[in-house]
Amino acid sequence: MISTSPILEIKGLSLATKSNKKLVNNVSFSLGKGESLGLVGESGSGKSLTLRSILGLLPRGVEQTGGVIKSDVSSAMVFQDPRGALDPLCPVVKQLAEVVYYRQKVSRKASRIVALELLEMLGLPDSLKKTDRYPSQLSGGQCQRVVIALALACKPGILLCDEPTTALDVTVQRQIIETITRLQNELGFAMVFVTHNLAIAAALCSELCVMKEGQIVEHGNTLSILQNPHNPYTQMLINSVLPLPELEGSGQPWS
Ligand SMILES: Nc1ncnc2c1ncn2[C@@H]1O[C@H](COP(=O)(O)OP(=O)(O)OP(=O)(O)O)[C@@H](O)[C@H]1O
Repeated sequence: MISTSPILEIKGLSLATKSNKKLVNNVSFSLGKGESLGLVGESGSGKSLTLRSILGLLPRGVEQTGGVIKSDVSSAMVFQDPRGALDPLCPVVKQLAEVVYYRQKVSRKASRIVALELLEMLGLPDSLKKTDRYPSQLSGGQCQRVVIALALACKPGILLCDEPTTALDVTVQRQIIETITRLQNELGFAMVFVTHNLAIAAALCSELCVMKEGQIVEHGNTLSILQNPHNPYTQMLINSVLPLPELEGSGQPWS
C-alpha cells in the first residue's frame, strides 16, 4: 500500500492505563515520505492517544504496553484547540521566533525574519506581522494558522494533526484545509490527520484507518473505503453523515 519506504512504522501498538485498562490495542500502520493517513472513528476510539504516542507525548497515567514505533524523521503536532496551544501572555511573532531560534539554531535576528516568513507562508495579514499581537487579538482561524506555523518551524518530516479544524467554523475549516494541502505540496511533509469528518479525511488523506474501541477495524485507500466499506462499523460511520436535504420540487441539493 505504501509506495516509498516508510518514514514511520507502527507495529502492534498497545496502550493501557496504569491499572491495565486497555485503551489502544494492537494498532499497526506505516507512512511513506509526503504521504497522508487519516485516523477516523468515534469519540474515545483511541485516535488521539495513537497520535500522541508517535511524539512520546502520552498523558499521565497512560503507558505503552506493547508494540514498536519506528521513525527516522522528526514530527510536530498541531493541536485541536489553537488558543490553548499558544501562550496568552506572549506576542505571537515572539512565540514563533522562539521556536525557530531553538529548533533551527539560527541567530535571534534571523529567527524573527524566519518567523515573519512563516506567517506570510500561512497567509496571515501584514498587520499581524508588523505589530506584535497577542493570541487574544487574533481570530480562531488566525490562531490555528499560527499554531501550524509553530509546528512547521520545527521543520517536521511528519505533521501530526489532532482535529485541527474542529474548533473552527466551516468556512475557516475549509481555508485551513486548503492551506495545509498547499503547504504539504510545497514542503513535502507526511501527515497523520485525526478527524471525525470523513469529508476532510477524503480531501486530505490518500489512506485511511478506521478506529473503534482502540483497534483499527478497516485500513486502506480512502476513496475505496468510502465507496465500498467492508466493516459494518465503517458502513455505520459513513451512513451517519447527514445528507443535505433536497429543496422540495427542485431536486437540487442545498448549496
Ligand atoms: N489520561 C488518561 N487516563 C485514562 N484514560 C484515558 C486518558 N486519556 C484518554 N483516555 C481514554 O482513552 C480512550 C481513547 O482516548 P482518545 O483521546 O485517544 O480518543 P479519541 O478517539 O481521540 O476521542 P476524541 O475523538 O473524542 O478526541 C478513551 O476511552 C479515553 O477516555
